[in-house]
Amino acid sequence: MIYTVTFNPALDYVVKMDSLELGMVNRSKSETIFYGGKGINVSTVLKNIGVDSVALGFVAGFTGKEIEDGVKTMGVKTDFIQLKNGLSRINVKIKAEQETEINGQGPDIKKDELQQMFDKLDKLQSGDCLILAGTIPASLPSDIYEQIMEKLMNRNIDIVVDATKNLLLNVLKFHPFLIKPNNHELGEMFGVVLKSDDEIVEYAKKLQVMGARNVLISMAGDGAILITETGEVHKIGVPKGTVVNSVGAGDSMVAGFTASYLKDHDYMEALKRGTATGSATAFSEGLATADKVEELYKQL
Ligand SMILES: Nc1ncnc2c1ncn2[C@@H]1O[C@H](COP(=O)(O)OP(=O)(O)OP(=O)(O)O)[C@@H](O)[C@H]1O
Ligand SMILES: O=P(O)(O)OC[C@@]1(O)O[C@H](CO)[C@@H](O)[C@@H]1O
Repeated sequence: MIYTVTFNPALDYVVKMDSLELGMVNRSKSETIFYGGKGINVSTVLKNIGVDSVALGFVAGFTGKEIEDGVKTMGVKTDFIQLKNGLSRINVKIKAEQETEINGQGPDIKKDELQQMFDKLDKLQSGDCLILAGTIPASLPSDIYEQIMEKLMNRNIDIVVDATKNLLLNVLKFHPFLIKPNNHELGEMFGVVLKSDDEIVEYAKKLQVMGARNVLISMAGDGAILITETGEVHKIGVPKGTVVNSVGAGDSMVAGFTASYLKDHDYMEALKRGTATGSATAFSEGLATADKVEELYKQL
């Protein structure tokens, strides 16, 4: 079974407007709400492409209830922990000339509530896959992903980590099966701006030296580069299409790649599937659907 963990789920409030003027009253042309947070997006896309998963995470207040109900209604299996206090966040995504995002901080998670998550993770079985995705609320220790990975070490559980900066760097010593920073995040981790594919490969390999098994660097409209644990380097471009909303494209890529690799154990195929799934989300109002993925996959 694939499990996703979202420490900080969100209602994604996507507003469209022609232009955003700071310091002024802005009026939107449309508003849509999606059930988000990176792990939840991965579980939703897995469901859309016909793969079962269980979404784990913490929800709080009326926003948390809405997220849980909404995700369940879409047919995603959930096993969320209900927090006693606070509100799950509402993340605002503004689509104007540029995409601007305001992501909330999220509710506090108390020690006993965190323990409930560890208890759930302790029940994972050999052969399961765990996807840890997104930021963690400020109330949690910053080494929480490390703590999880340390507890699950040597239990034959493939762990995928989609996080940034130290959250990601600090887990590498536990040999995650896959990490997926984008090219900007990769540069930030080393305090450099990466200008060419060769530089991206050079720095992605440093993450492998630090312990990552497979490193997938997504590059939005420029595609992606995969460096496998067997030392292969694969680059892929993107299919043709019009970008509608790229929120969740990275999560969709993780879903497509992971589902495909677990099924076929073929890196190139997984890279194609991941790319088609990422682009299917970028070219849609919401997250990737199976039909859109199939249509785009044929172009790769
Ligand atoms: N403009 C685009 N055109 C085509 N495909 C895209 C575009 N943006 C994203 N994608 C697809 O989605 C994949 C992941 O995108 P990206 O690199 O933006 O991830 P990310 O930064 O993690 O995204 P996010 O944080 O928005 O989920 C890309 O490798 C590509 O396949
Ligand atoms: O604040 P985090 O946890 O880093 O990211 C949260 C988020 O931006 O990520 C998803 C898109 O990848 C959205 O659904 C959600 O709002």
